[in-house]
Amino acid sequence: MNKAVTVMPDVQGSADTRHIAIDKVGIKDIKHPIRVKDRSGREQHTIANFNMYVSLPHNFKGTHMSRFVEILNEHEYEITVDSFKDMLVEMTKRLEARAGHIEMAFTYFVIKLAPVSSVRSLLDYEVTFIGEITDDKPVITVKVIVPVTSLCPCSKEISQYGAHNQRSHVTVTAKTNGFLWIEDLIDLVEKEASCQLYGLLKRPDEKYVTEYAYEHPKFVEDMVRDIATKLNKDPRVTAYVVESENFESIHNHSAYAMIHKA
Ligand SMILES: Nc1nc2c(ncn2[C@@H]2O[C@H](COP(=O)(O)OP(=O)(O)OP(=O)(O)O)[C@@H](O)[C@H]2O)c(=O)[nH]1
Repeated sequence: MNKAVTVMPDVQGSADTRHIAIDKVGIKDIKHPIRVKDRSGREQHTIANFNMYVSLPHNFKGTHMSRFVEILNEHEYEITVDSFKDMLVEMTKRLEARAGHIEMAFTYFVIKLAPVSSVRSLLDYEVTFIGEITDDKPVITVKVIVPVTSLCPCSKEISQYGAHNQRSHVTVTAKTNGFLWIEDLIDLVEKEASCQLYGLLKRPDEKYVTEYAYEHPKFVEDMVRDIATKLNKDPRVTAYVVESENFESIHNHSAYAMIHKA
């Protein structure tokens, strides 16, 4: 039996007469599985939290929100910086928008080998890809929070033995014009820390990291300056914010420093 086709009004597509354009409208905090290509060529399956927005001209009442979800559900994306660019372009085309913005945040695991015993373990990092596109020109920013050890140069200098040290979070937000692997940023940060972290350490490894950190004291100022020096030399990085927060073991507050290069 033919059902009568009901023509539904397209409210979103109707005109708006307030003459106010909207900078960003879309969907926020939607989770979706993704496949992230890592530097070794393997794929990592993880779950990402997406915010997806487009610009809306003053004369349209609403954006077509279902299309954002369609884009996610039509691909179980293998995410690299390149395919993330494709998602940005696809979104502005499907939503018939001039500008778009996607934030994709996920937990990323790196295989680590302990420094002496070489026991293998995974370490987790919080990563966000931020994509902006205007008139088909995508710009990608990669943000990584790298947990490291910091040991205080002052505490070491003034003490007869020992030095206060703690876990720190170094956050690098790097705008890239080329192909930047997540691991490239992680390696760069970990090399500048008092010591990098590992998921698994046996006693010989623990001795190593304890002594290594003591031999590499770093203020928060040292961390951000040494990382900025490296980022300034990387042609793939066009702008960055580097932050270091030490969760001080002798205070109930953090030490913090930030360098921003626009
Ligand atoms: N713009 C807008 N859409 C909303 C809002 N609240 C709910 N919606 C969405 O409106 C969607 C339906 O509108 P469209 O996406 O245009 O759906 P459609 O017209 O059937 O699909 P298209 O033919 O692709 O336009 C639903 O997915 C709702 O989630 C809102 O505040 N603003």
